[in-house]
Amino acid sequence: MIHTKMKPNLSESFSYPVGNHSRSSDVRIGPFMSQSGSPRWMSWRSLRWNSEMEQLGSIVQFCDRMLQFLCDSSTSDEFLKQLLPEMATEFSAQRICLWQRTPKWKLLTELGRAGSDEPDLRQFEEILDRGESSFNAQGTVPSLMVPLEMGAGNSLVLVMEGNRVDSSMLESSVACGRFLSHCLQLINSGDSLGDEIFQLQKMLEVVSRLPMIHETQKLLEYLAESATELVDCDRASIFVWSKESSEITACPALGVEGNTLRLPDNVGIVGEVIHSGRTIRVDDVSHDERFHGKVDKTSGYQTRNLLCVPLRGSDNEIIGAFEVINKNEGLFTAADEQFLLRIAPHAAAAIVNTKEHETLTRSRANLEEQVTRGVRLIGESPAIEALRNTVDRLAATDLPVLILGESGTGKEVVSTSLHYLGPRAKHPFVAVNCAAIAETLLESELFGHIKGAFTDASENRKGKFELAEGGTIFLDEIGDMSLGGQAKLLRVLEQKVVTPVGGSQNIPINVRIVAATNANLLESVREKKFREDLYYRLSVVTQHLPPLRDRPEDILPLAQFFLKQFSVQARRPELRLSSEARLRMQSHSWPGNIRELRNLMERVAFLANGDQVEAEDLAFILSPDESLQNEPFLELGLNDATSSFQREFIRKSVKRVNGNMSEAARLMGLHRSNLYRKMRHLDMNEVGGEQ
Ligand SMILES: Nc1ncnc2c1ncn2[C@@H]1O[C@H](COP(=O)(O)OP(=O)(O)OP(=O)(O)O)[C@@H](O)[C@H]1O
Repeated sequence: MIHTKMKPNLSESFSYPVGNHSRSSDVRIGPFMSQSGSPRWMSWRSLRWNSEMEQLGSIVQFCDRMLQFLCDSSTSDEFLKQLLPEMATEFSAQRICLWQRTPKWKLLTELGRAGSDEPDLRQFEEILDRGESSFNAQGTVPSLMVPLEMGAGNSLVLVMEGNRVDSSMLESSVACGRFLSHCLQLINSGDSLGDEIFQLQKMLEVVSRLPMIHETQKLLEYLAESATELVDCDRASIFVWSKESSEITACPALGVEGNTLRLPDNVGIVGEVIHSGRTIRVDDVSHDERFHGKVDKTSGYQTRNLLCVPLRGSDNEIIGAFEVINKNEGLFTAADEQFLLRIAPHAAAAIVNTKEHETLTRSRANLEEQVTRGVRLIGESPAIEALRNTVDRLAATDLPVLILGESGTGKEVVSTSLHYLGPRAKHPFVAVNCAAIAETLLESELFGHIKGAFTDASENRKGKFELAEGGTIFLDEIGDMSLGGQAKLLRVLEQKVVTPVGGSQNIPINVRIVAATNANLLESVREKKFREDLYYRLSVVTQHLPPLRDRPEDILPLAQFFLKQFSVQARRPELRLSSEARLRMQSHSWPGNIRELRNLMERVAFLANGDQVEAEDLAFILSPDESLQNEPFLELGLNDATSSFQREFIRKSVKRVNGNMSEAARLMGLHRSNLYRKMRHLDMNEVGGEQ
């Protein structure tokens, strides 16, 4: 009985001579048990073989070395590179080859010079079918052929050829073949684990890049490119499904114009994947009637095999499919399927995100365009013309601007124009009404606060200055800011940093400041209600907006502008003002300025009955008291009242355009000569105009 205490240590080498087992050797034979019966110990190293065991011993040693190579190699290539020369020596072979069936036969590796004989593939098949080794001396060179069962349909045949190869080696070749199969399986499982880890690492890399891609087209191309690399195939495509149009869009679609292909959603394997939600793997598309060959026909590409998995959105609804085509070696495997299924949710999420991002970017661009169009300063008066010029020039600068004017004169419109017509337009415009914020909250509102800074501060919050980063902050009603608030604001303007309430870190800011007030700020400075230093900081440029009553030329253009806007909202054809309505509008003093005019036009657009706005439509809106005051004609007869009104009207019109008679005539809708005729008729000799 042989007592072995330990398994053989693979790193130990034999004392037994290695090599060709036809060679006899200096085998030492000795007793294994002590005479006394006491336990004896024996190591692998001290094993001794008798001559009958010589052949077996040689095989065992060879297998032991095989194990050693296995331990030393990290890939099957490395392993075979070490093993084949040893095997050639062991079997006195001049050439060793390893053939693989995938299902076609392919030479996996070889050692030694190729002979003239073609490999007998039919015999390889038979060897695999029988699972038995074979010795063949019929060819030019005798050969041993050994089946290696690798599992998972992967079969190899080991061929050893050489003039000294003989049938007595058949047994040894069976034993070595079996051992080699196990070694290869072991190393392959290590290989595939390594492959899987490598693939997972690559997948992580791919997935981590996805959020950085914001264009759907680029994203799809990147996904396809990564997939072809990771599953080792020739092509990949992502199909995005539009349920509404029952269409699938494939991208990238090589050989197709624009790299994008549109198909009805009910065709082909992709159509089936989208509707069934199941993965489909096809090893030979020529035998699959679901395959839609039209695309191949048009592009000239030949699809052999494919794998297609569904792409699901956040609610698990199908949004498309991910397809890989033509595996580079062999067929798509279950591991490829697993991989594609693993990456699919990330791909789907990224597609949904980029689409949303694109929609948001588009609508933001639309909004920006609308806002930019909307901030147009309407008006034809010289004051507004000059203002438009100033705003255009100031918009390009970063100068602080202080806008003064009565309520409703357009101070905010000017400040938004300064922002949207300038280089900061792509950044935020943040308006703060300083009068509307309690003094205690002002600091936190403007500069933010950190969690726990005060009772209600349950979390960190950014202030308006930080929110406006890169853009413009509009400090409306600045005259109403407390002295404490003014001091803090001054510090921000001087140091260009904000410190959130409760925090100690200074946050640098890059914000343009535009302030506005309807108060007399200089008066406030004199009364020490407004800091002088802050006043000078804010008023590097001061812009005064005249009230609407001082620029009557703007009334009708503004009214028509608002009417157009609100007619669209009220879903009616653009309303026009009748001449009576125009007169009425022009005779009003507009204490609420443009805001009042705008509100009036809004109501009219929704309430007026006809296609044009009549004076009566305005009567109930314009104050009855004012209308009475503005009608001194009531004491006169109709003819006199009409003449009196016409005289007054002409006088005002001429005054409005500073005595320019041609302009006055145009405003009144008359030819210049008709205006003079009318004036003569009305006994008007002097109107202060240029004749
Ligand atoms: N020149 C203009 N062109 C077009 N719309 C204007 C113009 N001026 C003012 N408006 C419109 O009039 C309304 C009031 O303007 P805005 O809010 O800018 O006035 P404000 O001077 O800032 O008023 P407040 O001092 O009360 O805040 C807004 O709806 C604005 O769109």
